[in-house]
Amino acid sequence: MSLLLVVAAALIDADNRVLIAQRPEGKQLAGLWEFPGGKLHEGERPEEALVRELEEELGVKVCAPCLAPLTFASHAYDDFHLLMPLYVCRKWEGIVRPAEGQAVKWARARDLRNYPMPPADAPLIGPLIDLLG
Ligand SMILES: Nc1nc2c([nH]c(=O)n2[C@H]2C[C@H](O)[C@@H](COP(=O)(O)OP(=O)(O)OP(=O)(O)O)O2)c(=O)[nH]1
Repeated sequence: MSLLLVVAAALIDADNRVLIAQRPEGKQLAGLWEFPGGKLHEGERPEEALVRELEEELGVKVCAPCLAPLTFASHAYDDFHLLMPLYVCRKWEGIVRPAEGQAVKWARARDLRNYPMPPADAPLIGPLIDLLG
C-alpha cells in the first residue's frame, strides 16, 4: 500500500464560512466537494505545495506563515493510503477564481455534511465545526 501525501486548505472568509470546490470531471472522485489542494511536487515542502496549488486552482496568493495546521485525514482508499493535512487560512490576496471552471461554494462548517465529499474528508468536519461553529 503506497502512502500519498496531499495538502489541503480550508480558506475562511470574514463571515467564518469555508471554501469548498467541486472536483472537475475526468478526475478521480469527480463531482465531490473538497478542500482545495493537491499532491506535492518532487522536492516541495507541504506549505510550499499548498501555496502553489491555491494559486494554480483558485488564483489567490497565500503566504506560508498564514497556513495554520488544524487536523489531518488518514484514509485507506483501494489503491493508496491518503495522508492529508488540513490547514486553515484566513488571509490571502486576490479574488477566488477557479482556474478549471470548477464550482466553488462558501459554506458554513455545520452545513458541510450536506455536501457529498470524498470519504477521507468526513473526520475533518468536526474540527472545523469546533473552530467555526
Ligand atoms: N485536494 C483534495 N484532495 C482530496 C480531498 N479529499 C480526498 O480524498 N482527496 C484526494 C483525492 C485525490 O486522490 C487526492 C488529491 O489529488 P488531486 O488529483 O486533486 O491532486 P492534484 O491537484 O495534484 O492533481 P493532479 O495534478 O494529479 O491532476 O486526494 C480534499 O478534500 N482535497
